[in-house]
Amino acid sequence: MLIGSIINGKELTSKNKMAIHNPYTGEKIDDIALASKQEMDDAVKDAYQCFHETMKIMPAHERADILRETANLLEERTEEFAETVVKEAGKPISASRGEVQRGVQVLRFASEKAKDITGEVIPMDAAVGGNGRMGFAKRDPLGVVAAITPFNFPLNLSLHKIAPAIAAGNTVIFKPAEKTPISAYKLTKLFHEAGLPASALNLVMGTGEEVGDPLVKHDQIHKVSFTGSLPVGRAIKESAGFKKVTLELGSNSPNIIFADANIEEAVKSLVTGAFAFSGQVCISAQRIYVQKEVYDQFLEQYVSLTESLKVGDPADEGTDVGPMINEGEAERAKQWIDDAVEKGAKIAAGGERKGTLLMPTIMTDVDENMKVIAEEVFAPIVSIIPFETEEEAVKFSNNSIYGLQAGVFTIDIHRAFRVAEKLEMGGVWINEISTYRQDNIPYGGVKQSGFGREGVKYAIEDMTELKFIGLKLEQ
Ligand SMILES: NC(=O)c1ccc[n+]([C@@H]2O[C@H](COP(=O)([O-])OP(=O)(O)OC[C@H]3O[C@@H](n4cnc5c(N)ncnc54)[C@H](O)[C@@H]3O)[C@@H](O)[C@H]2O)c1
Ligand SMILES: O=C[C@H](O)CS(=O)(=O)O
Repeated sequence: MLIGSIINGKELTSKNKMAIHNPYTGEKIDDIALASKQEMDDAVKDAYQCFHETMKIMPAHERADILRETANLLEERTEEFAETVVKEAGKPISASRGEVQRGVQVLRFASEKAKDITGEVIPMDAAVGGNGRMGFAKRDPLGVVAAITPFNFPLNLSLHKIAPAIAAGNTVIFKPAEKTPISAYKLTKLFHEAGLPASALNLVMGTGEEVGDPLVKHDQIHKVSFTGSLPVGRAIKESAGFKKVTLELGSNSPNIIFADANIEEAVKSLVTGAFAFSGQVCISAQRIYVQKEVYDQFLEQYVSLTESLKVGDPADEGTDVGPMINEGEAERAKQWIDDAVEKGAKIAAGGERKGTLLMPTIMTDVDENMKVIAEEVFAPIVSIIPFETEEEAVKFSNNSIYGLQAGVFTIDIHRAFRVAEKLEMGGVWINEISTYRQDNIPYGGVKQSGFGREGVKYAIEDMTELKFIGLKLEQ
């Protein structure tokens, strides 16, 4: 099948095509028709007009109804969407269903929040000379939001941009990852079926270079909301000019296990936290720091549980770890393992690659100069590293260009909060893995993990502008 961009509700099928392959079987699933620069430009102009003529004046209760209806439709079609994510991204079916359920929840949060976008009354008489005046600040939509999304959570991370943008009364140009365009295509149609004016959500298919970059530079775009890698985020920041920008970028998330923690529970959750979706999760547990007294015990249990994971076909109900997104990425990750081994690291489990499947890999004897520690691995590779003191654990964890989420495991509540305070992160979990995200928390990074926050309420704040209106009471 050939699927294309959707502009003003009409599907475009150009001659410039790209094939989409199933990462596990290698079979071609569909072709996508890539948008031209002209079509991208048409999409923005159309969304700009729709903002001024329709969305800006649409009552909040109507926007809430559309979002609720989209949630209901998505919930009804859970299986269809989950199977699409399995096919295009290679995500195991149980995790794909989980992603759809989270997407439904994001839409419901956005529907509720659409009716509760408030401002504030300003105490005008607090300023000298302010007597006899009233003033308030209200939240206005921005205009056209460019939503540029990655392949790894093709549904939920797209919804984290589209749903708050619509809740706030913006229009959206949706530029999904070219590796996972099918769920994006279905999602766009779902919004339209739920009653969203067609031009309030235009889908443009294409590569980052040909469509993403000119979209970011377009002068009728008011905000760029980007989730993806650090190099692309950096380029977007430079190209965006005066536009508002949110960047949700990568990480090499640390998790700290103190000797008093429940080791069995920590092992169980961190095996999932490192290998879910083959580690292709921005908050995947990449560095696990374990206090010396319990290091051997932790490592032994961790290796044993990892070796029991079922690796293989993501369409099978029992599969824990499926393929990586493509062979190039699997090979890149394998080279990082080999590079670390050459520099003295040891492999405690895994290490082999077969096509797009990289075995869940545990590394020890690593150091901070190896890529598997210093950079974002974005693959099923985790390193387990001993530490002695609290100060050391914090220092090792903060020794990174990234700062997205971390996990701290201990039963000492004072230490837990002390460490949480000292970690340079957008978010810290206590007795929970770095990989856990709830869709209503403020979510985003510090340092080179990005800036701006998502989590529906917070994304709405970033997708609106405060407007002040004041009144002088006496003429
Ligand atoms: N912080 C978060 O919330 C979060 C969530 C998921 C993924 N990520 C990160 O995403 C990365 C993996 O996803 P990916 O491989 O799809 O990322 P990517 O950066 O390669 O691509 C992301 C999107 O950007 C587009 N793009 C590429 N070049 C562009 C350009 N010059 N201008 C505009 N758009 C451009 C791509 O087409 C795609 O739609 C990892 O680094 C991961 O950590 C971060
Ligand atoms: O890949 C990073 C994502 O932000 C993870 S999640 O979908 O938000 O859980």
